[in-house]
Amino acid sequence: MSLPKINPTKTEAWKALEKHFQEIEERELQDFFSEDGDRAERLKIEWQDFYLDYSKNRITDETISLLLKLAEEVKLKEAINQQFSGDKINETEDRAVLHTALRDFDTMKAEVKATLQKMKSFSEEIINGNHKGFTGKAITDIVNIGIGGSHLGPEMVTEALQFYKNHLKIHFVANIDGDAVTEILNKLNPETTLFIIVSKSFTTQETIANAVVIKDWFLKYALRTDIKNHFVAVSVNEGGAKDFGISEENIFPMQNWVGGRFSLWSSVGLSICCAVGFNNFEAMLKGAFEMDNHFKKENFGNNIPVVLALISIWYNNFFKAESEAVVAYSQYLNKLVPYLQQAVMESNGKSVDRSGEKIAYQTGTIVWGNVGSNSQHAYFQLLHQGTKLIPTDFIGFSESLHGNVENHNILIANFFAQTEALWEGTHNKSVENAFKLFEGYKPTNTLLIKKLTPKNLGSLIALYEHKLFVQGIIWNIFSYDQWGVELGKTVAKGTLNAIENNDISNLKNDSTKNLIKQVSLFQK
Ligand SMILES: O=P(O)(O)OC[C@H]1O[C@H](O)[C@H](O)[C@@H](O)[C@@H]1O
Repeated sequence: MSLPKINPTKTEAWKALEKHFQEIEERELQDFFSEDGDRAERLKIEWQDFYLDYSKNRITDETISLLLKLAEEVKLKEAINQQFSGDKINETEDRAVLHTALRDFDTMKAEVKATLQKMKSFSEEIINGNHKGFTGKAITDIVNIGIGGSHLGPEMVTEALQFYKNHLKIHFVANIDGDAVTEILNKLNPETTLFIIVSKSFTTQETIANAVVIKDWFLKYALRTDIKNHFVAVSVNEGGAKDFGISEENIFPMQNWVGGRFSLWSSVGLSICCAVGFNNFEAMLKGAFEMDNHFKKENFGNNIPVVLALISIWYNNFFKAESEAVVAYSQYLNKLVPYLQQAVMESNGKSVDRSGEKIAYQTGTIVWGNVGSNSQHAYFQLLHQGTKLIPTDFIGFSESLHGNVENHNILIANFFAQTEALWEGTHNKSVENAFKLFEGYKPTNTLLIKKLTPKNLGSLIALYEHKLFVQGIIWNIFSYDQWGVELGKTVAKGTLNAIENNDISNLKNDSTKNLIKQVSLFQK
Protein backbone atom coordinates (compact mmCIF):
# COMPACT_ATOMS: atom_id res chain seq x y z
CA MET A 1 0.00 0.00 0.00
CA SER A 2 1.34 3.45 -0.80
CA LEU A 3 1.74 6.23 1.74
CA PRO A 4 -1.06 8.76 2.11
CA LYS A 5 -0.67 11.86 -0.03
CA ILE A 6 -1.96 14.67 2.11
CA ASN A 7 -0.87 18.28 1.76
CA PRO A 8 -0.30 19.25 5.41
CA THR A 9 -1.12 22.90 4.79
CA LYS A 10 -4.63 21.94 3.70
CA THR A 11 -5.47 20.19 6.97
CA GLU A 12 -7.73 21.68 9.62
CA ALA A 13 -4.93 21.40 12.16
CA TRP A 14 -2.51 23.40 10.01
CA LYS A 15 -5.00 26.22 9.63
CA ALA A 16 -5.61 26.21 13.36
CA LEU A 17 -1.86 26.19 13.99
CA GLU A 18 -1.45 29.25 11.79
CA LYS A 19 -3.99 31.09 13.89
CA HIS A 20 -2.52 29.80 17.12
CA PHE A 21 0.94 30.89 15.98
CA GLN A 22 -0.17 34.53 15.89
CA GLU A 23 -1.15 34.30 19.55
CA ILE A 24 2.05 32.55 20.60
CA GLU A 25 4.23 35.01 18.73
CA GLU A 26 2.88 37.87 20.78
CA ARG A 27 3.33 36.19 24.11
CA GLU A 28 5.94 37.27 26.58
CA LEU A 29 8.49 34.80 27.76
CA GLN A 30 7.48 34.86 31.39
CA ASP A 31 3.98 33.70 30.51
CA PHE A 32 5.23 30.28 29.70
CA PHE A 33 6.67 29.38 33.07
CA SER A 34 5.15 31.84 35.52
CA GLU A 35 1.60 31.34 34.33
CA ASP A 36 2.01 27.64 34.02
CA GLY A 37 3.07 26.34 37.41
CA ASP A 38 3.67 22.69 36.63
CA ARG A 39 4.95 23.27 33.10
CA ALA A 40 8.33 21.60 33.73
CA GLU A 41 6.51 18.68 35.32
CA ARG A 42 4.12 18.28 32.43
CA LEU A 43 6.28 18.94 29.37
CA LYS A 44 8.61 16.04 29.82
CA ILE A 45 8.77 12.41 28.83
CA GLU A 46 10.43 9.74 30.90
CA TRP A 47 11.27 6.53 29.11
CA GLN A 48 13.79 3.90 30.21
CA ASP A 49 17.13 5.70 30.70
CA PHE A 50 15.87 8.80 28.86
CA TYR A 51 14.43 12.00 30.29
CA LEU A 52 13.24 14.53 27.74
CA ASP A 53 12.46 18.01 29.00
CA TYR A 54 10.72 20.03 26.30
CA SER A 55 9.32 22.72 28.55
CA LYS A 56 11.70 25.42 27.27
CA ASN A 57 9.85 25.74 23.99
CA ARG A 58 7.47 28.35 22.61
CA ILE A 59 4.56 26.04 23.04
CA THR A 60 1.46 25.60 25.15
CA ASP A 61 -0.80 22.63 25.67
CA GLU A 62 -2.83 23.92 22.77
CA THR A 63 0.23 23.91 20.48
CA ILE A 64 0.88 20.30 21.34
CA SER A 65 -2.71 19.26 20.90
CA LEU A 66 -2.93 20.96 17.49
CA LEU A 67 0.35 19.38 16.39
CA LEU A 68 -0.96 16.01 17.50
CA LYS A 69 -4.09 16.66 15.50
CA LEU A 70 -1.88 17.40 12.51
CA ALA A 71 -0.15 14.04 12.97
CA GLU A 72 -3.53 12.39 12.99
CA GLU A 73 -4.80 14.21 9.93
CA VAL A 74 -1.76 13.27 7.85
CA LYS A 75 -2.28 9.65 8.97
CA LEU A 76 1.01 9.26 10.79
CA LYS A 77 -0.10 6.14 12.65
CA GLU A 78 -0.95 4.39 9.41
CA ALA A 79 2.37 5.44 7.87
CA ILE A 80 4.32 4.04 10.83
CA ASN A 81 2.50 0.73 10.49
CA GLN A 82 3.20 0.71 6.77
CA GLN A 83 6.91 1.24 7.35
CA PHE A 84 7.23 -1.47 9.97
CA SER A 85 5.17 -3.96 8.01
CA GLY A 86 7.46 -3.68 5.00
CA ASP A 87 5.21 -1.85 2.54
CA LYS A 88 7.19 -0.39 -0.33
CA ILE A 89 7.05 3.11 1.10
CA ASN A 90 10.20 4.15 -0.77
CA GLU A 91 8.03 4.40 -3.85
CA THR A 92 10.41 6.18 -6.19
CA GLU A 93 12.89 3.33 -5.79
CA ASP A 94 10.17 0.71 -5.40
CA ARG A 95 11.59 -0.54 -2.10
CA ALA A 96 10.50 -1.36 1.40
CA VAL A 97 12.27 0.48 4.23
CA LEU A 98 13.15 -2.04 6.85
CA HIS A 99 16.24 -1.02 8.76
CA THR A 100 14.07 -1.69 11.83
CA ALA A 101 13.94 -5.38 10.80
CA LEU A 102 17.70 -5.56 11.41
CA ARG A 103 17.05 -5.10 15.12
CA ASP A 104 13.66 -6.73 15.49
CA PHE A 105 14.44 -9.32 18.16
CA ASP A 106 10.79 -10.47 18.24
CA THR A 107 10.55 -11.70 14.69
CA MET A 108 14.03 -11.61 13.24
CA LYS A 109 14.25 -12.70 9.62
CA ALA A 110 16.46 -15.75 9.03
CA GLU A 111 18.73 -13.82 6.64
CA VAL A 112 19.29 -11.12 9.30
CA LYS A 113 20.12 -13.74 11.93
CA ALA A 114 22.53 -15.47 9.56
CA THR A 115 24.36 -12.22 8.80
CA LEU A 116 24.61 -11.35 12.48
CA GLN A 117 26.05 -14.80 13.14
CA LYS A 118 28.63 -14.32 10.39
CA MET A 119 29.56 -10.90 11.80
CA LYS A 120 29.86 -12.40 15.27
CA SER A 121 32.18 -15.24 14.35
CA PHE A 122 34.30 -13.12 12.02
CA SER A 123 34.75 -10.26 14.49
CA GLU A 124 35.59 -12.71 17.29
CA GLU A 125 38.32 -14.29 15.19
CA ILE A 126 39.78 -10.88 14.43
CA ILE A 127 39.62 -9.72 18.05
CA ASN A 128 41.07 -12.87 19.60
CA GLY A 129 43.87 -12.94 17.06
CA ASN A 130 43.00 -16.30 15.47
CA HIS A 131 42.58 -14.66 12.11
CA LYS A 132 46.09 -14.25 10.77
CA GLY A 133 47.55 -11.98 8.14
CA PHE A 134 49.78 -13.20 5.31
CA THR A 135 52.87 -13.49 7.50
CA GLY A 136 51.05 -15.26 10.31
CA LYS A 137 50.53 -12.22 12.51
CA ALA A 138 47.28 -11.18 14.18
CA ILE A 139 45.32 -8.19 12.90
CA THR A 140 46.00 -4.90 14.68
CA ASP A 141 44.36 -2.34 12.39
CA ILE A 142 41.07 -2.22 10.55
CA VAL A 143 40.30 0.15 7.72
CA ASN A 144 36.70 0.82 6.76
CA ILE A 145 36.67 1.95 3.13
CA GLY A 146 33.31 3.53 2.36
CA ILE A 147 31.53 6.86 2.10
CA GLY A 148 28.18 8.37 3.08
CA GLY A 149 26.09 5.82 4.93
CA SER A 150 28.91 3.33 4.54
CA HIS A 151 31.14 5.58 6.62
CA LEU A 152 29.31 8.08 8.81
CA GLY A 153 27.36 5.60 10.94
CA PRO A 154 30.27 3.23 11.67
CA GLU A 155 32.59 6.13 12.40
CA MET A 156 30.10 7.90 14.66
CA VAL A 157 29.42 4.73 16.64
CA THR A 158 33.02 3.58 17.02
CA GLU A 159 33.83 7.03 18.28
CA ALA A 160 30.82 7.12 20.60
CA LEU A 161 31.64 3.70 22.04
CA GLN A 162 35.34 4.34 22.46
CA PHE A 163 35.02 3.51 26.14
CA TYR A 164 34.02 -0.05 25.20
CA LYS A 165 36.76 -0.49 22.62
CA ASN A 166 39.31 -3.27 22.45
CA HIS A 167 42.92 -3.15 21.26
CA LEU A 168 42.14 -2.88 17.53
CA LYS A 169 42.78 0.44 15.83
CA ILE A 170 40.00 1.49 13.47
CA HIS A 171 40.57 3.85 10.54
CA PHE A 172 38.16 5.31 8.01
CA VAL A 173 38.93 6.02 4.39
CA ALA A 174 36.02 7.88 2.85
CA ASN A 175 37.17 10.91 0.91
CA ILE A 176 38.53 10.44 -2.61
CA ASP A 177 41.23 12.92 -1.55
CA GLY A 178 44.38 10.95 -2.31
CA ASP A 179 46.33 12.77 0.37
CA ALA A 180 43.92 11.48 3.00
CA VAL A 181 44.33 7.90 1.77
CA THR A 182 48.12 8.20 1.77
CA GLU A 183 48.13 9.64 5.29
CA ILE A 184 46.30 6.56 6.52
CA LEU A 185 48.33 4.06 4.52
CA ASN A 186 51.50 5.58 5.94
CA LYS A 187 50.37 4.50 9.38
CA LEU A 188 49.65 0.91 8.42
CA ASN A 189 51.49 -2.36 8.27
CA PRO A 190 50.05 -4.49 5.44
CA GLU A 191 50.83 -7.67 7.40
CA THR A 192 48.47 -6.78 10.23
CA THR A 193 45.74 -4.73 8.55
CA LEU A 194 42.26 -5.80 7.58
CA PHE A 195 40.40 -3.77 4.96
CA ILE A 196 36.62 -3.74 4.96
CA ILE A 197 35.23 -2.36 1.71
CA VAL A 198 31.76 -1.12 2.50
CA SER A 199 29.50 -0.16 -0.34
CA LYS A 200 25.88 -1.11 -0.68
CA SER A 201 26.05 -0.64 -4.44
CA PHE A 202 29.73 -1.47 -4.89
CA THR A 203 29.76 1.16 -7.63
CA THR A 204 30.43 4.33 -5.63
CA GLN A 205 33.26 6.16 -7.38
CA GLU A 206 35.17 7.20 -4.26
CA THR A 207 34.98 3.84 -2.55
CA ILE A 208 35.98 1.76 -5.55
CA ALA A 209 38.81 4.14 -6.51
CA ASN A 210 40.14 4.14 -2.94
CA ALA A 211 39.83 0.37 -2.69
CA VAL A 212 41.84 -0.02 -5.90
CA VAL A 213 44.58 2.30 -4.59
CA ILE A 214 44.69 0.36 -1.34
CA LYS A 215 44.72 -3.04 -3.03
CA ASP A 216 47.63 -1.90 -5.26
CA TRP A 217 49.48 -0.71 -2.17
CA PHE A 218 48.85 -4.05 -0.45
CA LEU A 219 50.06 -6.00 -3.48
CA LYS A 220 53.42 -4.25 -3.27
CA TYR A 221 54.01 -6.30 -0.13
CA ALA A 222 51.89 -9.39 -0.60
CA LEU A 223 50.63 -11.84 -3.18
CA ARG A 224 47.23 -11.82 -4.84
CA THR A 225 46.36 -15.00 -2.90
CA ASP A 226 46.93 -13.06 0.33
CA ILE A 227 43.98 -10.78 -0.45
CA LYS A 228 41.59 -13.27 1.14
CA ASN A 229 43.13 -12.74 4.58
CA HIS A 230 43.10 -8.96 4.34
CA PHE A 231 40.10 -7.80 2.32
CA VAL A 232 36.43 -8.32 3.04
CA ALA A 233 33.42 -6.59 1.53
CA VAL A 234 29.99 -5.50 2.68
CA SER A 235 27.55 -5.13 -0.18
CA VAL A 236 24.27 -5.99 -1.84
CA ASN A 237 26.24 -6.38 -5.04
CA GLU A 238 28.02 -9.70 -4.59
CA GLY A 239 29.09 -9.81 -8.24
CA GLY A 240 30.80 -6.44 -7.96
CA ALA A 241 32.67 -7.49 -4.84
CA LYS A 242 33.79 -10.75 -6.46
CA ASP A 243 34.97 -8.94 -9.59
CA PHE A 244 37.08 -6.78 -7.33
CA GLY A 245 38.77 -9.92 -6.06
CA ILE A 246 36.96 -10.55 -2.79
CA SER A 247 36.39 -14.23 -2.11
CA GLU A 248 32.81 -15.36 -1.63
CA GLU A 249 33.17 -16.25 2.06
CA ASN A 250 34.51 -12.75 2.69
CA ILE A 251 31.38 -11.03 1.42
CA PHE A 252 28.98 -9.85 4.09
CA PRO A 253 25.57 -9.47 2.50
CA MET A 254 23.13 -6.65 3.04
CA GLN A 255 19.63 -6.13 1.78
CA ASN A 256 18.16 -3.71 -0.68
CA TRP A 257 15.54 -2.71 1.88
CA VAL A 258 18.23 -1.11 4.03
CA GLY A 259 18.94 2.47 2.98
CA GLY A 260 22.60 3.54 3.11
CA ARG A 261 22.09 6.18 5.80
CA PHE A 262 20.21 3.70 7.97
CA SER A 263 22.60 0.83 7.46
CA LEU A 264 24.88 0.89 10.50
CA TRP A 265 22.66 -1.84 11.99
CA SER A 266 23.45 -4.16 9.10
CA SER A 267 26.74 -5.75 8.09
CA VAL A 268 27.84 -2.17 7.38
CA GLY A 269 28.44 -2.19 11.15
CA LEU A 270 31.19 -4.81 10.82
CA SER A 271 33.90 -2.34 11.80
CA ILE A 272 31.83 -1.46 14.89
CA CYS A 273 31.61 -5.15 15.79
CA CYS A 274 35.35 -5.50 15.47
CA ALA A 275 35.99 -2.35 17.48
CA VAL A 276 33.72 -3.03 20.45
CA GLY A 277 32.87 -6.73 20.14
CA PHE A 278 29.66 -8.36 19.00
CA ASN A 279 27.96 -8.20 22.41
CA ASN A 280 28.16 -4.44 22.47
CA PHE A 281 26.99 -4.26 18.86
CA GLU A 282 24.03 -6.45 19.73
CA ALA A 283 23.26 -4.33 22.80
CA MET A 284 23.12 -1.31 20.50
CA LEU A 285 20.66 -3.13 18.22
CA LYS A 286 18.56 -3.97 21.25
CA GLY A 287 18.50 -0.34 22.34
CA ALA A 288 17.27 0.63 18.89
CA PHE A 289 14.65 -2.12 19.04
CA GLU A 290 13.38 -0.73 22.35
CA MET A 291 13.07 2.70 20.78
CA ASP A 292 11.26 1.15 17.78
CA ASN A 293 8.70 -0.32 20.15
CA HIS A 294 8.32 2.96 22.00
CA PHE A 295 7.80 4.73 18.67
CA LYS A 296 5.33 2.15 17.40
CA LYS A 297 3.27 1.69 20.54
CA GLU A 298 3.38 4.82 22.67
CA ASN A 299 0.68 7.47 22.40
CA PHE A 300 1.96 10.28 20.24
CA GLY A 301 1.77 12.78 23.10
CA ASN A 302 4.19 10.69 25.11
CA ASN A 303 6.28 9.50 22.20
CA ILE A 304 9.79 10.99 22.14
CA PRO A 305 10.48 10.88 18.37
CA VAL A 306 6.98 12.12 17.55
CA VAL A 307 7.05 15.00 20.04
CA LEU A 308 10.51 16.11 18.90
CA ALA A 309 9.44 15.92 15.25
CA LEU A 310 6.31 17.97 15.90
CA ILE A 311 8.18 20.65 17.82
CA SER A 312 10.68 20.85 14.99
CA ILE A 313 7.85 21.25 12.45
CA TRP A 314 6.41 24.02 14.64
CA TYR A 315 9.62 26.05 14.38
CA ASN A 316 10.42 25.16 10.79
CA ASN A 317 7.02 25.85 9.30
CA PHE A 318 5.47 28.44 11.55
CA PHE A 319 8.38 30.38 13.06
CA LYS A 320 10.26 29.85 9.77
CA ALA A 321 13.42 28.79 11.60
CA GLU A 322 16.09 28.09 8.97
CA SER A 323 17.99 25.48 10.89
CA GLU A 324 18.28 23.55 14.10
CA ALA A 325 21.31 22.67 16.14
CA VAL A 326 22.26 19.54 18.03
CA VAL A 327 24.73 19.91 20.86
CA ALA A 328 25.80 16.82 22.75
CA TYR A 329 27.58 17.35 26.02
CA SER A 330 29.86 14.38 25.48
CA GLN A 331 33.10 14.35 23.55
CA TYR A 332 32.26 10.76 22.59
CA LEU A 333 29.42 12.10 20.44
CA ASN A 334 31.63 14.37 18.38
CA LYS A 335 30.63 12.60 15.15
CA LEU A 336 26.91 12.64 15.88
CA VAL A 337 26.17 15.79 13.91
CA PRO A 338 27.83 14.74 10.62
CA TYR A 339 25.94 11.46 10.94
CA LEU A 340 22.64 13.26 11.54
CA GLN A 341 23.33 15.65 8.69
CA GLN A 342 23.29 12.80 6.21
CA ALA A 343 20.37 11.04 7.88
CA VAL A 344 18.19 14.13 8.12
CA MET A 345 19.22 16.26 5.17
CA GLU A 346 19.58 13.49 2.58
CA SER A 347 16.18 12.21 3.68
CA ASN A 348 14.16 15.35 3.95
CA GLY A 349 15.86 17.76 1.57
CA LYS A 350 13.03 17.46 -0.96
CA SER A 351 10.89 20.02 -2.76
CA VAL A 352 8.44 17.73 -4.53
CA ASP A 353 5.60 16.07 -2.64
CA ARG A 354 4.48 12.46 -2.77
CA SER A 355 2.23 13.26 -5.74
CA GLY A 356 5.16 14.70 -7.66
CA GLU A 357 3.97 18.29 -7.20
CA LYS A 358 6.23 21.21 -6.31
CA ILE A 359 5.95 22.02 -2.61
CA ALA A 360 5.00 25.50 -1.41
CA TYR A 361 6.13 25.16 2.21
CA GLN A 362 9.47 24.54 3.91
CA THR A 363 10.74 20.96 4.33
CA GLY A 364 14.15 19.60 5.31
CA THR A 365 15.61 21.14 8.42
CA ILE A 366 19.27 22.09 8.27
CA VAL A 367 21.04 20.30 11.10
CA TRP A 368 24.32 21.56 12.47
CA GLY A 369 26.20 21.74 15.72
CA ASN A 370 29.06 20.24 17.64
CA VAL A 371 29.79 19.02 21.14
CA GLY A 372 29.38 21.03 24.31
CA SER A 373 31.05 22.62 26.11
CA ASN A 374 33.32 23.44 23.13
CA SER A 375 30.43 24.95 21.17
CA GLN A 376 29.79 27.48 23.90
CA HIS A 377 33.13 29.04 23.07
CA ALA A 378 32.48 29.06 19.35
CA TYR A 379 29.02 29.72 17.95
CA PHE A 380 26.84 30.05 21.05
CA GLN A 381 27.16 33.82 20.77
CA LEU A 382 24.89 33.58 17.75
CA LEU A 383 22.41 31.31 19.53
CA HIS A 384 22.15 33.78 22.40
CA GLN A 385 22.24 37.13 20.64
CA GLY A 386 22.04 36.55 16.89
CA THR A 387 19.03 37.49 14.78
CA LYS A 388 18.18 33.93 13.82
CA LEU A 389 15.97 31.56 15.72
CA ILE A 390 17.83 28.28 16.15
CA PRO A 391 15.97 25.64 18.15
CA THR A 392 18.56 23.37 19.70
CA ASP A 393 18.60 19.83 21.03
CA PHE A 394 20.85 19.49 24.06
CA ILE A 395 21.93 15.93 24.80
CA GLY A 396 23.89 14.80 27.82
CA PHE A 397 24.58 11.91 30.16
CA SER A 398 24.25 11.92 33.91
CA GLU A 399 27.23 9.62 34.49
CA SER A 400 30.84 9.98 33.50
CA LEU A 401 32.13 6.70 32.12
CA HIS A 402 35.57 7.06 33.65
CA GLY A 403 34.17 8.44 36.89
CA ASN A 404 35.76 11.87 36.63
CA VAL A 405 33.06 13.40 38.80
CA GLU A 406 34.58 16.83 39.18
CA ASN A 407 34.78 17.52 35.46
CA HIS A 408 31.48 15.84 34.85
CA ASN A 409 29.68 18.10 37.30
CA ILE A 410 31.07 21.11 35.48
CA LEU A 411 30.01 19.60 32.16
CA ILE A 412 26.45 18.97 33.35
CA ALA A 413 26.25 22.38 35.00
CA ASN A 414 27.09 23.96 31.64
CA PHE A 415 24.68 21.67 29.82
CA PHE A 416 21.75 22.79 31.98
CA ALA A 417 22.91 26.40 32.43
CA GLN A 418 22.97 27.02 28.69
CA THR A 419 19.38 25.89 28.17
CA GLU A 420 18.30 28.10 31.05
CA ALA A 421 20.30 31.11 29.84
CA LEU A 422 18.99 30.68 26.31
CA TRP A 423 15.42 30.61 27.56
CA GLU A 424 15.47 33.13 30.38
CA GLY A 425 17.93 35.58 28.86
CA THR A 426 18.40 38.67 31.00
CA HIS A 427 14.67 38.96 31.44
CA ASN A 428 13.81 40.78 34.67
CA LYS A 429 17.47 41.57 35.20
CA SER A 430 18.90 45.02 34.79
CA VAL A 431 21.50 45.29 32.06
CA GLU A 432 23.88 48.17 31.43
CA ASN A 433 23.29 48.49 27.74
CA ALA A 434 21.77 46.82 24.69
CA PHE A 435 25.00 44.93 23.99
CA LYS A 436 24.62 43.04 27.21
CA LEU A 437 20.96 42.25 26.74
CA PHE A 438 19.90 38.68 26.17
CA GLU A 439 16.38 38.50 24.83
CA GLY A 440 16.05 34.90 25.86
CA TYR A 441 13.11 32.81 24.72
CA LYS A 442 15.47 30.66 22.65
CA PRO A 443 13.97 27.21 22.47
CA THR A 444 15.73 24.01 23.47
CA ASN A 445 14.93 20.37 24.10
CA THR A 446 16.99 18.74 26.82
CA LEU A 447 17.60 15.04 26.46
CA LEU A 448 19.20 13.72 29.58
CA ILE A 449 20.31 10.10 29.35
CA LYS A 450 21.52 8.06 32.29
CA LYS A 451 24.73 6.78 30.78
CA LEU A 452 26.42 6.38 27.40
CA THR A 453 25.98 2.63 26.97
CA PRO A 454 25.76 0.77 23.65
CA LYS A 455 22.08 0.18 24.35
CA ASN A 456 21.30 3.83 25.03
CA LEU A 457 23.29 4.89 21.99
CA GLY A 458 21.17 2.53 19.88
CA SER A 459 18.00 4.10 21.29
CA LEU A 460 19.31 7.61 20.64
CA ILE A 461 20.15 6.94 17.00
CA ALA A 462 16.81 5.21 16.41
CA LEU A 463 15.08 8.20 18.00
CA TYR A 464 16.49 10.53 15.36
CA GLU A 465 15.71 8.05 12.57
CA HIS A 466 12.07 8.05 13.62
CA LYS A 467 11.98 11.78 14.11
CA LEU A 468 13.02 12.42 10.52
CA PHE A 469 10.51 9.87 9.26
CA VAL A 470 7.67 11.60 11.11
CA GLN A 471 8.69 14.91 9.58
CA GLY A 472 8.83 13.42 6.10
CA ILE A 473 5.33 12.01 6.54
CA ILE A 474 3.96 15.36 7.68
CA TRP A 475 5.68 17.21 4.85
CA ASN A 476 4.22 14.72 2.38
CA ILE A 477 7.62 13.88 0.89
CA PHE A 478 9.47 10.64 0.23
CA SER A 479 12.19 10.54 2.89
CA TYR A 480 13.89 7.38 1.74
CA ASP A 481 15.20 8.22 -1.71
CA GLN A 482 18.08 10.53 -2.58
CA TRP A 483 17.82 11.48 -6.23
CA GLY A 484 19.44 14.79 -5.42
CA VAL A 485 22.87 13.20 -5.23
CA GLU A 486 22.77 11.83 -8.79
CA LEU A 487 23.27 14.89 -10.98
CA GLY A 488 26.60 15.80 -9.40
CA LYS A 489 27.86 12.27 -9.99
CA THR A 490 27.00 12.43 -13.71
CA VAL A 491 28.53 15.87 -14.13
CA ALA A 492 31.70 14.71 -12.35
CA LYS A 493 32.13 11.95 -14.95
CA GLY A 494 32.20 14.49 -17.79
CA THR A 495 34.49 16.77 -15.82
CA LEU A 496 36.92 13.95 -15.08
CA ASN A 497 36.92 13.00 -18.73
CA ALA A 498 37.83 16.57 -19.66
CA ILE A 499 40.63 16.69 -17.07
CA GLU A 500 42.10 13.31 -17.96
CA ASN A 501 41.98 13.91 -21.71
CA ASN A 502 42.94 17.54 -21.47
CA ASP A 503 39.94 18.40 -23.62
CA ILE A 504 37.27 20.79 -22.40
CA SER A 505 35.39 21.05 -25.68
CA ASN A 506 32.52 18.83 -24.52
CA LEU A 507 31.90 20.77 -21.35
CA LYS A 508 28.82 22.98 -21.12
CA ASN A 509 29.73 25.55 -18.58
CA ASP A 510 32.25 28.34 -19.19
CA SER A 511 33.06 28.74 -15.53
CA THR A 512 33.98 25.04 -15.28
CA LYS A 513 36.06 25.31 -18.45
CA ASN A 514 38.03 28.23 -16.99
CA LEU A 515 38.59 26.39 -13.74
CA ILE A 516 40.01 23.38 -15.56
CA LYS A 517 42.26 25.63 -17.63
CA GLN A 518 43.45 27.28 -14.43
CA VAL A 519 44.33 23.90 -12.93
CA SER A 520 46.59 23.17 -15.90
CA LEU A 521 48.18 26.59 -15.52
CA PHE A 522 48.81 26.03 -11.82
CA GLN A 523 50.20 22.57 -12.49
CA LYS A 524 52.76 23.83 -15.03
O1 LIG B 1 27.15 2.32 0.11
P1 LIG B 1 27.29 2.94 -1.23
O2 LIG B 1 26.46 2.25 -2.28
O3 LIG B 1 28.73 3.04 -1.64
O4 LIG B 1 26.73 4.39 -1.15
C1 LIG B 1 27.34 5.39 -0.39
C2 LIG B 1 26.51 6.65 -0.37
O5 LIG B 1 26.47 7.19 -1.67
C3 LIG B 1 25.33 7.79 -2.25
O6 LIG B 1 25.75 8.92 -2.94
C4 LIG B 1 24.16 8.10 -1.35
O7 LIG B 1 23.84 9.45 -1.42
C5 LIG B 1 24.35 7.72 0.09
O8 LIG B 1 23.09 7.56 0.66
C6 LIG B 1 25.14 6.47 0.23
O9 LIG B 1 25.25 6.14 1.60
